[in-house]
Amino acid sequence: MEQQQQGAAARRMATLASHLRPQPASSHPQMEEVPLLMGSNCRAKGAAPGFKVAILGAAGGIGQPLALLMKMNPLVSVLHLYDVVNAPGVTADISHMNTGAVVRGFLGQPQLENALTGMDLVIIPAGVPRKPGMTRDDLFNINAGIVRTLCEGIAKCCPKAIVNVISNPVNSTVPIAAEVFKKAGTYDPKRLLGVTTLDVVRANTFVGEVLGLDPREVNVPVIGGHAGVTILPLLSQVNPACSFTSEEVNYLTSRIQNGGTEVVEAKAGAGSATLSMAYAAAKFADACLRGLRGDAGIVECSYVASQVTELPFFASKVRLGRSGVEEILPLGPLNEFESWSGEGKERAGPEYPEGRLFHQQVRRPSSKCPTPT
Ligand SMILES: NC(=O)c1ccc[n+]([C@@H]2O[C@H](COP(=O)([O-])OP(=O)(O)OC[C@H]3O[C@@H](n4cnc5c(N)ncnc54)[C@H](O)[C@@H]3O)[C@@H](O)[C@H]2O)c1
Ligand SMILES: O=C(O)C[C@H](O)C(=O)O
Repeated sequence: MEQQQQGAAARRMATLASHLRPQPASSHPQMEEVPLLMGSNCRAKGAAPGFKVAILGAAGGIGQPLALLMKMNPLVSVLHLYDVVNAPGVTADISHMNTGAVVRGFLGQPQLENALTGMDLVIIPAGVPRKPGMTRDDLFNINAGIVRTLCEGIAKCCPKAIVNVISNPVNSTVPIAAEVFKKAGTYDPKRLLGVTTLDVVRANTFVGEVLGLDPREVNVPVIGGHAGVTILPLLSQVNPACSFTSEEVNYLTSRIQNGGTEVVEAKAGAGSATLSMAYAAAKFADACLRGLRGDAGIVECSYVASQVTELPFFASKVRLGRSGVEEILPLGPLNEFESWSGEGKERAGPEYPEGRLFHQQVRRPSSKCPTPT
């Protein structure tokens, strides 16, 4: 009897210790000696039933605060934190939070498949951020390869997962992800979503400031893409209904389109938006999870495969549900300032073997904004 109790106690200790160690154990020899310490055995008592979420790039500037926010989300029962560096430290840290989600860490490419297996939602902030003077397209060469590798893992290990792509340039990384999934035979356009929520978050904040309203009460649809002039806030459709002078429209449009650059310049070489982005990504992920749960009326803006314009991918309001994007909502009436010109079509391209339209830009001739960034 005493022996049995000791055995049970030893197992409990091993389970607790496993929270701190990613699997498999190549860099943690003690885990190889004691198979019980595998992360897959680890489950905190009291963990609620819920969704399994993976963050790829979890040790980064966005990844860490996003991991914190997802650990606080009551809809999440399992949180997998994957990165090519520092995953064990972030996992140990986050795992001490007394919220319901069980946290497991995964370090490096050999652990990618374990990180992804069984996931309902995969969020991808992996990739390099901008420095002052760079455009988002300058990140393409590095980030395209990162997103491609991660999506190959998703296609293999959790092909039904909803995928939220944050890595820039979103206008290109989303089409790349689509091509990877097509090649693997797993592509479902309803499940692949580019995260443009930060544009909406910024628009709500700046419009709230101009109108003297609580930004939480403001809702500005932002359509198009996620780079410079492809970011188009629909100021004619702000909720609550309001009107702006043309000076206000110019100021707000430009501020929203250049919000990313404003942060990149303020950080002076130390990266781009991370904290506001983590907030936005957590908000969007929560909406996806509520959709998966079957909640009604979940509407967010997102960059998705779309037929609302002639462009193959486009950000607009989408209704989220059990299968991801259940409906792409019409753009609604656009005023002259907001209408798309034919110039956008001319600027779409060039085409590449993967990723289709890497440099999609939709430009309004009247725009006073600088070159897309
Ligand atoms: N969609 C948006 O609105 C939005 C907003 C802000 C930033 N971003 C983009 O998000 C990306 C990340 O920004 P950040 O500030 O967190 O950068 P960061 O450099 O702080 O973090 C990136 C993380 O990705 C990890 N990483 C690199 N290669 C990886 C791989 N192959 N697999 C897994 N992880 C890998 C790095 O180790 C690092 O921890 C950038 O591309 C940035 O431009 C997008
Ligand atoms: O601007 C960037 O490079 C990061 C991100 O896309 C943003 O909008 O903040």
